[in-house]
Amino acid sequence: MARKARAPAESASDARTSHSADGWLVDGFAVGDFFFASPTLQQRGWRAPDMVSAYQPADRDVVASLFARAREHGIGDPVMFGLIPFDAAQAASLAIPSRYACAGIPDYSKPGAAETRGAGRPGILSREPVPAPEAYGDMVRKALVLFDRGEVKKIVLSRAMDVVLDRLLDYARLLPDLLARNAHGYTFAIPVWGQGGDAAPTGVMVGASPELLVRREGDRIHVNPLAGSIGRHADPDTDRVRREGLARSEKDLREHGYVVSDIVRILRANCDELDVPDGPSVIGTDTLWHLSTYITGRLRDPSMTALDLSRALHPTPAICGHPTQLAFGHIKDLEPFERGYFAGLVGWQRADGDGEWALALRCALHDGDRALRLYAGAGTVAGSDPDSEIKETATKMETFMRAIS
Ligand SMILES: C=C(O[C@@H]1C=C(C(=O)O)C=C[C@H]1O)C(=O)O
Repeated sequence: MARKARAPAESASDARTSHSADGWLVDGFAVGDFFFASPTLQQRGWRAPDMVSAYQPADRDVVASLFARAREHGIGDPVMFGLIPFDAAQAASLAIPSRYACAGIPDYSKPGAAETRGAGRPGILSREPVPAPEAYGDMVRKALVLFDRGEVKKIVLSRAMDVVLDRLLDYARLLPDLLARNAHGYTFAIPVWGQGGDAAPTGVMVGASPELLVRREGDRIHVNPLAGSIGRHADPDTDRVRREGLARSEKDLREHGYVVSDIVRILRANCDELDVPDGPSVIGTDTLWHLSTYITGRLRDPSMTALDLSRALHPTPAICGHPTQLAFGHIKDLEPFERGYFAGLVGWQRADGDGEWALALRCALHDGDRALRLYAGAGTVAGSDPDSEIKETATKMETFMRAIS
């Protein structure tokens, strides 16, 4: 759907350099800058010496002290951008940039408009799956044995792909491209900090997630879990058959049900006026169909921020499993790498607690140079087929793969 850009608003004086002629807030985007776009709003922050950042678990007092430091630095109307790891006990990467701009989403309805921005696409020098697809299939088989024992019902298992490019990533081209492919999603590039707080970033989490964990607007909240997926097909008839098959699939509806019932249980403890649809609908990304449930409600405690509620929900069975703690332990045992910020939270928040936190999916960790680690996971339950899960995770990496090369 075509959208018209609103006039960009900026909190620092030099508005001329903030957006390009075609309305994207990405010109000159460098490693350490911030970008987050939802379906209607793009936001950009610039790395500058007077920004404030934190590399700690994202507890309430850490967030409060970050906003306090932003005020001391004279940052007006501060907006915090951040990454919360899959394992929320590990350090989050949080920052409030001193220079910030936001604008509507430019009109990218012309076919290929976003793809033609900037210089040529990088070539891929090497790609190395971690682990090999057959080993990932073995992980799924081990999960199936656990389901047979009956203690755990769902485990989300992921794999990675290490990619080396022949040139630097051009974010000014990549970000509009990712967004054009995922117009209903959340496109992001957020720096990863390391020990030492305000030091240089050690990398960037970049991607286009389809999944909103929490949006807070005053006391209204929106939560949109996805679970249960099938790859799309170029032939419209086959594509429709796949979509209809997903909507009826007992395995996928069961997989989705674990997610919604867990989320609703936690939302009931925190919200009134919950509106939960009777059953899931199907939404499409550029590469997949997903079962989706769009939930709204009203916060009982209006001082609960978007991140507070997100942290109460995280990790949902969409990216962990059911029951949560058992699945979490099995993921640590079965996956041969640390997820880090993959399948964690990515988003932004204002001092009043309004904000959006999406799940960090369909994304990569960029080392700031030519190396990327792409990630993808899939929910496994009794009845899952290892080969289908290998295919599903490969398809999930396609969103990012298509945008880089
Ligand atoms: C784990 C991922 O996606 C999650 C798993 C899904 C599934 O198993 O069907 C669907 C959407 C996401 O909640 C991913 O994209 O890597």
